[in-house]
Amino acid sequence: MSKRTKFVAGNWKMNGSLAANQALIEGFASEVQSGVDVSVFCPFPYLAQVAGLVKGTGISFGSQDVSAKASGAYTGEVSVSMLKEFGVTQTLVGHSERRSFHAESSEAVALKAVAALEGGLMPIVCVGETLAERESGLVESVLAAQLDPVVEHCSRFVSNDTWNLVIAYEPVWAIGTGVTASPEQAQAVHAMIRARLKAMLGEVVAQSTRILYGGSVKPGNAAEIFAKEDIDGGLIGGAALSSSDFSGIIRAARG
Ligand SMILES: O=C(CO)COP(=O)(O)O
Repeated sequence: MSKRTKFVAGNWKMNGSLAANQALIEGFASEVQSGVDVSVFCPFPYLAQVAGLVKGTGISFGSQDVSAKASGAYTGEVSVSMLKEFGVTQTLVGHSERRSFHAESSEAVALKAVAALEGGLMPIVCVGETLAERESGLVESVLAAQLDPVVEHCSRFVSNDTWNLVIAYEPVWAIGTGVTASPEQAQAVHAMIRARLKAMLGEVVAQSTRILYGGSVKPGNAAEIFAKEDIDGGLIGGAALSSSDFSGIIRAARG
């Protein structure tokens, strides 16, 4: 079974400026070497700039959201084909901030993942429970409800026992709070997700799918989180805005 390549993805959220983006990417680009995949997810207006900044660095880049629709009267939305014109190869879908502030359902998220896959973009599908759900013992059922529509709609894109799709487990209570899931807590959920993928898609697909952890990952805790068997890297928020922090996290993933 081929080993999954570690993946460090920076989600800039609604942060950045032309000047800050340039300094940020120039500040960590030298850390990007073989053995780890590195991507940044910038706000839409900066895609063209970031495309230029990452050229020749080995860094991939993408958007933080995408429309499930191809074109038409959908004010404010951005289609897969528009993203591809700017060289985008990946997109986040279903981040908890989209689910909570924009009422995105798991079905809607799954259809965004379908649109991405249909157009040849790799979706990173974000899932995760709230603190109240965790405290009520609902982690498994919440994750199943988020994951199952994705698998149901996207399984047709499995080819040769693999698919161009990444899952990010981001417990809502750990996002931007400074409280991170312990490596053991995160590993337990990642194993649960992989078991569900196995039940629905088979062992080989489950083993080839990368599952990232997100939520208050910092240079100081990244190595022990990434060392866990089913944790294939991280989706980084706050620490992705500092080139030194992001560099430290990339180094932790390189091992
Ligand atoms: O939401 C996240 C990445 O998508 C995680 O954010 P923080 O790393 O700031 O907790």
